[in-house]
Amino acid sequence: MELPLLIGVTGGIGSGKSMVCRLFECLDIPVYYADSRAKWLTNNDPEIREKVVALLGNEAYDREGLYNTRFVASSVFKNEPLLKALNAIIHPVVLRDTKEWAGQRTGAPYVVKEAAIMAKAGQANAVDYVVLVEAPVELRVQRILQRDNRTEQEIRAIIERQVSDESRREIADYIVNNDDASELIPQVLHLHDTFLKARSSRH
Ligand SMILES: CC(C)(COP(=O)(O)OP(=O)(O)OC[C@H]1O[C@@H](n2cnc3c(N)ncnc32)[C@H](O)[C@@H]1O)[C@@H](O)C(=O)NCCC(=O)NCCS
Ligand SMILES: Nc1ncnc2c1ncn2[C@@H]1O[C@H](COP(=O)(O)OP(=O)(O)OP(=O)(O)O)[C@@H](O)[C@H]1O
Repeated sequence: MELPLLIGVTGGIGSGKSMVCRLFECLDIPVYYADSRAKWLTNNDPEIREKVVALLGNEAYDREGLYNTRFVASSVFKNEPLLKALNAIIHPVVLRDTKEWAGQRTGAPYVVKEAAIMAKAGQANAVDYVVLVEAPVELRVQRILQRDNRTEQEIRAIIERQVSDESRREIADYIVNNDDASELIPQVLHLHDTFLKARSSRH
């Protein structure tokens, strides 16, 4: 069975990945939100749960047994080795899950995966093209201060743990500029056209 063309949308915290993905959804393109799916899997996959508790202790889940993201964020976003170890538990499961999800959407012209961490296009299990959403760091910090219940210090700690925009550019096939001066909709419509054409040239 041939999987649909898979487009990765990535970018740093507050760059506007989800905003761009919502626009793809408006065009009837299915979107896999890796961050939220990873949390769902961390709540529901017993193997992940066992490994996360072994790594971070019982506090990783609250009294109701739910993934305690507040505790985990405060542990891993200031500790690179812990973050890497957490990634190593969750990411293989998310990759498998993405493939399964894409396999169930063969009727779509292409599908999109939104993720903070993205492997280069063309690698085993990875996406066909990478779209990078960019915005100036200060604007991202302001957006997240408004959106989330996080301090500026917490936001900057996340930015420090994430890869830089320069490294993201090395894997990007397309860049969406989401600063205050650029319009998102025309950029997404242009990408939509490009991916529809890429899909028809595959057949
Ligand atoms: C650390 C956790 C508990 C924080 O949850 P919380 O709800 O507080 O924050 P949220 O998920 O919105 O993440 C905050 C920001 O960090 C980014 N982010 C999330 N995980 C990672 C990571 N492993 N590395 C770098 N950035 C990350 C998000 O994209 C977002 O920009 C949670 O993100 C998590 O379990 N991450 C590990 C799983 C993962 O890697 N998910 C990313 C895609 S598979
Ligand atoms: N062009 C824009 N104009 C105004 N607000 C925007 C714009 N782009 C994004 N935002 C707002 O900024 C915040 C961050 O955007 P969004 O959630 O899409 O970022 P993200 O990259 O998905 O972040 P995260 O990595 O935390 O998931 C949201 O509240 C969103 O509504």
